[in-house]
Amino acid sequence: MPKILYTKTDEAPALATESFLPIVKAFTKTSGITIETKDISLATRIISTFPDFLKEDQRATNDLMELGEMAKNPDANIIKLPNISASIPQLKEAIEELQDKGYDLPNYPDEPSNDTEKEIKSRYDKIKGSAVNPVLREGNSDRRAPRAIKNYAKKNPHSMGAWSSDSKTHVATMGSGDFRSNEKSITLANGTDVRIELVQANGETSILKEKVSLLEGEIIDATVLSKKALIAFLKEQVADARNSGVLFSLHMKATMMKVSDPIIFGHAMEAYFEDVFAKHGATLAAAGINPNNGLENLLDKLNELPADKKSEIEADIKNAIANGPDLAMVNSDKGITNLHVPSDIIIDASMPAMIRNSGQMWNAEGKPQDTKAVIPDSSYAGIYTATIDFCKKHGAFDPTTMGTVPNVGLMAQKAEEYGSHDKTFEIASNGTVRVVDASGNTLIEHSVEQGDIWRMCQVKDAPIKDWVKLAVSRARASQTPAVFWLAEDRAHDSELIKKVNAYLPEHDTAGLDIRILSPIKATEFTLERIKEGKDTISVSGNVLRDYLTDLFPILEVGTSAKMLSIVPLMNGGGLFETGAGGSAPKHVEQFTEEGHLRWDSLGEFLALGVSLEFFGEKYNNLKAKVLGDALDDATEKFLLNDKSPSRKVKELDTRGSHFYLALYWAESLASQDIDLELKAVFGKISEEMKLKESEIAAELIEAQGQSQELGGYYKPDAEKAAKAMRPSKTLNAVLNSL
Ligand SMILES: NC(=O)C1=CN([C@@H]2O[C@H](COP(=O)(O)OP(=O)(O)OC[C@H]3O[C@@H](n4cnc5c(N)ncnc54)[C@H](OP(=O)(O)O)[C@@H]3O)[C@@H](O)[C@H]2O)C=CC1
Ligand SMILES: O=C(O)CCC(=O)C(=O)O
Ligand SMILES: [Mg+2]
Repeated sequence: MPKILYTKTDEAPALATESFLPIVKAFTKTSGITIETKDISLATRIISTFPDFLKEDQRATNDLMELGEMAKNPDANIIKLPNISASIPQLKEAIEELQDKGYDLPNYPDEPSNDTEKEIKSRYDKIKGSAVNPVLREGNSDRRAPRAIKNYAKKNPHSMGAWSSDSKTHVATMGSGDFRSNEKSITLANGTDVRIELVQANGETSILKEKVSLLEGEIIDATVLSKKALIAFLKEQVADARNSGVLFSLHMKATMMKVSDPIIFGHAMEAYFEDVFAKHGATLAAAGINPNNGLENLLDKLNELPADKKSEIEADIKNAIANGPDLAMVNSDKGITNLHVPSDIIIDASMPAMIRNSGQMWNAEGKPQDTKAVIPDSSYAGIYTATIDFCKKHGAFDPTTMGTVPNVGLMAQKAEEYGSHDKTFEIASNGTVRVVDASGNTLIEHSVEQGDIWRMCQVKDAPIKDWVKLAVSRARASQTPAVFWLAEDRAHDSELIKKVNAYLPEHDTAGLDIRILSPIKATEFTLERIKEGKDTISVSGNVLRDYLTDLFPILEVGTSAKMLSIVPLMNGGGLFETGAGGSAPKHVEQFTEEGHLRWDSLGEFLALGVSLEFFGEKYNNLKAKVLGDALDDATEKFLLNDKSPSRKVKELDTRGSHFYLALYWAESLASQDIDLELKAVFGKISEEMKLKESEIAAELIEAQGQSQELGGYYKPDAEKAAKAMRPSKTLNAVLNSL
């Protein structure tokens, strides 16, 4: 039975689903389209991992695993909303909430002391960080702002902070001893299995990873970040930020890079709080405090210490903050700093937000201040330096005239760094790490020191071929120049460039402008064009896919929520992601405090439009095509009439925006003549909605202004959430009549 699989996730998008999905189900149910929900929320992923700890009626199926299998099926049609990629503090919060709800789950063992605890930790570690997207992304990525969205932004520009040429904001990055500078890369002539081993200085060998199977034509690269070099760099940056009076702000991707980046974050904690760790390091370690989990976790855990010790350490922390450089704040009102929680400072969203805001972040007083953006590894930091330099020279971008930068990203099958966490190791002792093939040949080796972070990445040949093809087809379809963002002088990129050069001639590229530029040159080239109103496709690897699909959307249209984000699956199915942003925890906070949800579902509307079109084509279902086309019309009208959620309470919010989308969708279905059944059904519905518009709008505003009780954060009570998100009796009755 053909279906569309719709994911139920977390936080703001999950709340939005409570309001939007009933509309979608009502609109599609007469058209032979089944919409099935798959629950991949953090809470349900935890529950489904521990059936042996739970009562029969508490258990859940592993929907993520099912969806992952489904993604390899030619029939796959999946709508994927953003989900939480949990840091350890978030994972622990979710476990605690479930335990309070009567789920007898084990605690997360920070330092497992026996085999049972080790096994529990390894189960939890599979849920940690970016554990969803890599499973579903069996294809490369095509993200862009549709024309209607771009035109809307040109007519209704978002605010854009002015840039001054004497801004002190800058990016600080290592440039030596880091992942970029130590990278080695090869392309496999034949398939083989490799093992990763550490040959210690005393000659003993320990196996870091037993087996990684590699295919012919696959590119592997390995590299190491020197702990000594990292610490020296971080200390220098702390001192420099203090001396030059700029905010110290760390930018990482601790979710996707769930092994390496929390360790780097921990070193930044220790560099900033050098004196605290020098004085209390042993006490903190004995209390099981791991700096990798951030300041909030540290402060929480101090409660477990004797009261006098606790206040002594707290005072020293306060002192360190008072005497250290100003820290960039995540929430100045609540005193949440950039070092509080590793998942609060996700580079893809935080750097563009800073660039949009005159290159400033917020200080402890809630005032904007010039910033030192610390991005330790230099592989990609240069694109932000180039962007910041461009803004210093030319001023802020102008959303009313600027061009657009769609992205074609190499992502399939856990490509590159974003698939490296199971091959990333914090090195236990000095020696040599070697990648050794099945015949005993050493393919790559690095000498390492205790505490260094070593990692290996892979990218298979088939995804690369598919990526090159997607790039050419997007360049052709949109008649837009395409730039491969690859650096000849970087080991991995130079292997990739050989393949790009080999596969491009397999396509008809006549008349197309396709070039390969280093990320920094590509940034400069693209920014020059964007300023002149010209469009340029960025064709990038997986990390830049992530960074660029927040950077350009946030500058161009104010948010990455408005992106069309398609993953043409390599086996023929479709994965339709909703926007390019995250799950906006801030929005849930506002909703529970004042009953106003400002989550913008444009990404969902766009994803559903293409999903319906895909469904229609695949199964020759004309109604699905008509529904998809009508939805696209409705989305355009939605933009023209400015029905996106406002940020302020007692104004149109997510729920109201969904009502207007439904109204326009019904109108469009009523006015088409391709499917007369749909025309008749939605003729009535649209009349009714129009007639009752003010009543419904009033009910939806009426519902705002007071705090909301959802019965949980990670696992809200289903009934309470549905009730909170569907407060208009009148609208519910209209939908029920379908
Ligand atoms: N595809 C996925 O599954 C993704 C998941 N994530 C996860 O989301 C969580 C939060 O990540 P974070 O980096 O803070 O990024 P978010 O994108 O969730 O939030 C950054 C800011 O972007 C704005 N924003 C994002 N989406 C929307 C939307 N639909 N409507 C309106 N505004 C929006 C909001 O800013 P404001 O309201 O202030 O304007 C928000 O505070 C993490 O757990 C992260 O791992 C992150 C990226 C992608
Ligand atoms: O999966 C995640 O953790 C985040 C994904 C993301 O930021 C993206 O794909 O743009
Ligand atoms: Mg992203």
